Amino acid sequence: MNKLVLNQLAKVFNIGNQSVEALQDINLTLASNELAVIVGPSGCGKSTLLNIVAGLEKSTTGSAVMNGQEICGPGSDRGMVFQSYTLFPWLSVQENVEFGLKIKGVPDRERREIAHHYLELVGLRGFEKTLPKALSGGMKQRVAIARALANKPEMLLMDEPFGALDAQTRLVMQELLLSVWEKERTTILFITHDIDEAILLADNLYVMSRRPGRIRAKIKIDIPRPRDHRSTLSAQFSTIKKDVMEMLWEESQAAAMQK
Ligand SMILES: Nc1ncnc2c1ncn2[C@@H]1O[C@H](COP(=O)(O)OP(=O)(O)OP(=O)(O)O)[C@@H](O)[C@H]1O
Repeated sequence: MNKLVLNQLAKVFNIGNQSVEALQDINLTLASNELAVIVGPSGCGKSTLLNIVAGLEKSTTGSAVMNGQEICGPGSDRGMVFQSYTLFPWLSVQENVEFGLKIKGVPDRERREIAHHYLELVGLRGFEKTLPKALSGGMKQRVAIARALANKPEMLLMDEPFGALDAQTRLVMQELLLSVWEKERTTILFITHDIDEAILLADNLYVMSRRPGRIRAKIKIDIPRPRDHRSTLSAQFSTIKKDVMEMLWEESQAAAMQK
């Protein structure tokens, strides 16, 4: 069953008498439980695309349909995780995870149980009372993932969530996300600049062109699951990586000429 269908989506930003064509002819279908990853050169419209799915931006033409319904604003059926740490600094880890549930009116005890479940899932049991300032970047993103999942979203939208982390922590977080996704099977739309990360995670990998961003290629990644860091060492992985690198190199070169 299709969870998300983007049909002939285009976006033009108008600023004064200037217009920026950010997206053009975007067609993309995400099946239920799919983990789809988008890579593309800087400024090609990746965040714009994700924001349209989140309901934070409106497309200029075309449609974004989730579960058969046109997306016309933000909703708790979509959880977001961004690159920048978005935890409430004055709330403890547990309170951060419970935040959305409290707003929805979920009773205390049920909230606690849900928070415990997701903190366990992301390996943060024992840190319930800790404030965000005492956490490392990786731990903050674990909380952000637990908080997004606690609201039981039908789709998780992730915009460079590991972009601010060092290489080792990033790898740990990629494996964590894979194991969380294997258990929860939430549909995920994930944006990254990192080709290894994209191939390691994706069921389907979308390579975007330079701006106006179009889908240049859709690559089905059939590297066997469960995957972990060792999956990046296979010949199959290297072949896909070479193709994606070529495409991104071409697009980034052309994008640099545009500026
Ligand atoms: N609110 C806005 N108003 C005007 N222009 C915008 C707005 N948001 C994005 N743009 C422009 O749209 C284009 C696509 O931006 P976007 O942030 O979606 O790209 P991106 O692929 O996510 O970039 P990066 O990889 O560098 O984060 C850029 O030229 C950007 O300047």
